[in-house]
Amino acid sequence: MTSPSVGRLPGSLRPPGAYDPVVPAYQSSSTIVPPSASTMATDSWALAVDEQEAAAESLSNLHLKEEKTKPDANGAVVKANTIAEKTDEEDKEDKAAQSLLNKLIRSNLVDNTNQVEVLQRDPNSPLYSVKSFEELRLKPQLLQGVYTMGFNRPSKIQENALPLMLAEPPQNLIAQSQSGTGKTAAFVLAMLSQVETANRYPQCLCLSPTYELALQTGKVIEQMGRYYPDLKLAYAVRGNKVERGQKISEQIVIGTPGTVLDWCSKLRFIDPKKIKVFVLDEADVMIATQGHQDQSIRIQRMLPRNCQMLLFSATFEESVWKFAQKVVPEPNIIKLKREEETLDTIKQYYVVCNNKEEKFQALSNLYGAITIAQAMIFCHTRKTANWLAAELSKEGHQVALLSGEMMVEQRAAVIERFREGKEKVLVTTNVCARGIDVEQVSIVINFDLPVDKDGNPDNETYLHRIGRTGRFGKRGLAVNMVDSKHSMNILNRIQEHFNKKIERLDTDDLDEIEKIAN
Ligand SMILES: Nc1ncnc2c1ncn2[C@@H]1O[C@H](COP(=O)(O)OP(=O)(O)OP(=O)(O)O)[C@@H](O)[C@H]1O
Repeated sequence: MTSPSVGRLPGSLRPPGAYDPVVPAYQSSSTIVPPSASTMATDSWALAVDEQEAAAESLSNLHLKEEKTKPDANGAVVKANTIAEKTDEEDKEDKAAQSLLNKLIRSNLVDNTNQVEVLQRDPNSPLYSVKSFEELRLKPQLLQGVYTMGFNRPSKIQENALPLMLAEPPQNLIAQSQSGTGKTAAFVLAMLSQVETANRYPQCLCLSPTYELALQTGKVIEQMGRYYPDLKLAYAVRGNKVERGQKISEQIVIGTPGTVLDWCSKLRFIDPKKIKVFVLDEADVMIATQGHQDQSIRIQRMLPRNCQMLLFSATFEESVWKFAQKVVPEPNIIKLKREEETLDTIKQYYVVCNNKEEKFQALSNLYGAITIAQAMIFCHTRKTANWLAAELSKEGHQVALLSGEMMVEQRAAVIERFREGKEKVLVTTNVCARGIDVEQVSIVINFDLPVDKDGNPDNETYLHRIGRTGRFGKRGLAVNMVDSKHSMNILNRIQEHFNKKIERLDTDDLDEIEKIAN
């Protein structure tokens, strides 16, 4: 057996702020800021929370477009529009942050019972799918790497994607399936199956939308490639300096489009003609960032015709599809539909209150009457979330708070602690909790109903917060707090949208509350 070598990156090509491989990423990212130091929102999620909060304030005061001063990330006072439209740029960065958060908190494959759709470029060639990694005849050191990662059999998407990707000659592929279904592992396996470690030049090139996401993929390459002697990985990300005139000897390069483009063209650190596998990961996040699309296409144009092109995306709207077709010629296409969330197994209630104090009282009554193993509570603004978390703590609850001022890595750590049961209540704002799943939660409380930035019901968020994939048949409980005519109207519209009755609950009546738990 050979000793692991990829964990040791050569000094100049370590990512900026590179870490010792044994330290978990969320403790080591160079962007991490201790909670006490991070009083100002510096990431896009935090900004989004600020905006949501600002929008809520201005909606309730009807002071639309009011100008207000607030300090910027450096403490300087700048003018800001309180209901500033979320810029496209921030929206996009949100996607990258959400994707990173998902990766950091995920420990397992996401189950999916849907059928995989495969569109082969050559419809006459037989359709292969594999049920085991042995069938793929991988190099022994790669198979060993796969097993060491604890993978016993290919995931649903891997069953179909791997035979295509490892075919002779290797095929091009566009693949779409939700986050967590095994796409990264699949393309890492494809890269590693083609890499020749004796050749000291880049042979595989992987584009990621951000530096942090590139690091996550790099970790998978390190783990799966641990039994390759002399395999080296370089990070083409901003801030990673290579001396001019040098060539890169690492066999795999992973990076963001701008830097990769520089390395391939202007700086000539990489000879693109020698690339055998080109991967474009997170295409949906990628195209959301200005410039990435063009840069990716320019990189792709420099690659040889016989280079294998692979593109992956969690979603597949028209814009992603158009981009995919530009980057991947003659593709095979694989799609796996998302498992549908349903409200069928959820009991939904609403409670009528006058203000946040009454809502808190209603919550306390709920806690007094029924046993709540773990609860998630959603608030519209950071201010309410902070207040509520403090009130709950005063009552002796162990509370976790996901707040907009936290960096993604800190959020991941909070979610992890909650998952482990160290805290029993998670209080969060809409923006912070977007896209997260905590399966063991027995009750979801909408302390504020989910609304979009125009104040309309956000049905999708409602479904995602309380919906469960029906097949587990898990029963859940959702309680919505209504505190005005406006929020009653929102509730009614949500009810109509899903065509599911939301029952009124009187939280002053303990007997009535007890009944809902049965
Ligand atoms: N065949 C497998 N068997 C068991 N676990 C797997 C398998 N393939 C991947 N995993 C694990 O499942 C999780 C999700 O896999 P992966 O990161 O490859 O998914 P993904 O679709 O790329 O997600 P994302 O789009 O968020 O990157 C990871 O923890 C990974 O180690």
